[in-house]
Amino acid sequence: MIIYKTFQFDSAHYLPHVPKGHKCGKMHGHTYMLKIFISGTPELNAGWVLDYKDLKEGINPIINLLDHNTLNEIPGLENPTSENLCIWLWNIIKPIFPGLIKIELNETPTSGVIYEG
Ligand SMILES: Nc1nc2c(c(=O)[nH]1)N=C([C@H](O)[C@H](O)COP(=O)(O)OP(=O)(O)OP(=O)(O)O)CN2
Ligand SMILES: [Zn+2]
Repeated sequence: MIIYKTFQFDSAHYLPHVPKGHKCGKMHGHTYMLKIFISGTPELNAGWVLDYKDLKEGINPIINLLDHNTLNEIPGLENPTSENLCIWLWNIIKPIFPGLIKIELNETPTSGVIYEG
């Protein structure tokens, strides 16, 4: 069974490697939507794979690193495309939640990435 939880954060960024004149080369911001998917078998007694609360408490410190910050200033996010941000998130979250199987990240309501490790 797969459970998921959605998180939201607001960050500024620019993309340093886009061609000259590309709008994403300028500093701008997004309200990112992040969905974390965890796979597991529901525990017999509890009846859940993982308490959503525990998932929230594990992920929130990571969200706090990103929220209202400039992504380019965070080590490992010097080129903060959605793709690179997903890989960065995966590398931090997987050791905390080994059941992680998928990350879905929306940079805008119409653009996003799905990463499965
Ligand atoms: N594959 C990727 N392409 C782009 C990324 C990215 O991370 N991966 N990022 C950007 C920019 O950050 C840009 O801010 C978002 O691009 P875009 O979806 O084009 O934004 P719009 O607001 O113009 O979206 P519309 O819904 O089409 O108006 C660019 N590309
Ligand atoms: Zn952008």
